[in-house]
Amino acid sequence: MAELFNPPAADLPGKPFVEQWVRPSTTKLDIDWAQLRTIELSLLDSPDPKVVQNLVDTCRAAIRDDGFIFLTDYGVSYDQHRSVPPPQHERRRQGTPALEPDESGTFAGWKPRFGWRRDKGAPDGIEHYNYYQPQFESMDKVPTCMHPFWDEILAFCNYLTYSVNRRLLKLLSKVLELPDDWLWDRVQSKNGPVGQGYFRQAMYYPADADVTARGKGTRMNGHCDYGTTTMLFSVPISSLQIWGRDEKWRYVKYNPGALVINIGETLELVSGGHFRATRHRVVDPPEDQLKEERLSIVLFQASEGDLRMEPAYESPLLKREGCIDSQGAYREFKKLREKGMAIPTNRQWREVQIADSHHPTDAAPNDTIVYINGAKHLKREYLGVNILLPA
Ligand SMILES: O=C(O)CCC(=O)C(=O)O
Ligand SMILES: [Fe+2]
Repeated sequence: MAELFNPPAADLPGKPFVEQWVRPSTTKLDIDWAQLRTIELSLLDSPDPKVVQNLVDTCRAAIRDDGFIFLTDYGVSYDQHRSVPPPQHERRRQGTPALEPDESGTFAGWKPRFGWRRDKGAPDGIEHYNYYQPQFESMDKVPTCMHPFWDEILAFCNYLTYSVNRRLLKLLSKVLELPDDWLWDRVQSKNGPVGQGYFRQAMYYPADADVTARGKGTRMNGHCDYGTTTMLFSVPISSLQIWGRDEKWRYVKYNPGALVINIGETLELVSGGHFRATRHRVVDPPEDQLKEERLSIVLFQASEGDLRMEPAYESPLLKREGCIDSQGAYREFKKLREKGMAIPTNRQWREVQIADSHHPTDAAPNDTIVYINGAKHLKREYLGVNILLPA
């Protein structure tokens, strides 16, 4: 049995009192929700091989069809989830280094409510703090108001990476019929609590007139994440939408205490397209939640930066069924290989995209807008790879 999350106490001497997060009401409206499957992660430890096989089968279907799953019973209880030290809103400005998304190719630090670049941009109503490896190495890079809670944040990120994600990658390796630690050993980056990924505490403030005028209800354009797995804590404000195989956007429903997992582009490539890096976006919530603040806590797990990803050809699943020439990253990277061009390393791939970050509802400067069956898409190119995103 995997050990349960057992964080340092929140009431140790010297720690400021933090009120428990009060859960906003869920929407009462009747919405066309995405029908996601649930994976109860503790079942992976079952002594009964049939139970484990069932879990693998459910997981295979979920990541092939949806690219998103609800993960439950992963070792962090709902009450622990509610008391994760909060992002502290405006207080994070104190002693807080600025966001560095420009040349560095990372998003480390504090993002104000005005775009994603160092210069003040148009308002987007999204404030967040991103903790990368340098933040875990030097407290100078951590907002002073978060210092008293650092033991808890550290324990939380370590647990999510070294327990939850490791078990999840074991399950995904089983889907590929590879040895249990294949993805963990060969793909996942593992230095420190977040590897080459990052931990984000974000607040989406209710859209004001300026934000609405610009985004028209969209808060973050459709995109895929580029890492291995993204671990999002399910939140009551329903704003996350995923792009279904039927080419429709659907909201992800609140599932108290669950992690919403989505597959990043690296795993789409490694799995030869059997896993889907599903497009997703953030929009205004339903009418009855429009005035609520939306807290979003995410750990973006990353692949090892120096690797150039190839499909895991030794996977019996890939040998038997071949690679799936689906939409998304796999097809585009395959074209590069066919032209004899080197595919980018994982680091190049994520850094070129971060360096190009812009207002979350804008097209990037080099995007072309195209309509496919009447639906607006953004066409963009990075390092010779074409990307088509539903906007
Ligand atoms: O806040 C969310 O629910 C998702 C955000 C997201 O997709 C991202 O930052 O990549
Ligand atoms: Fe995302």
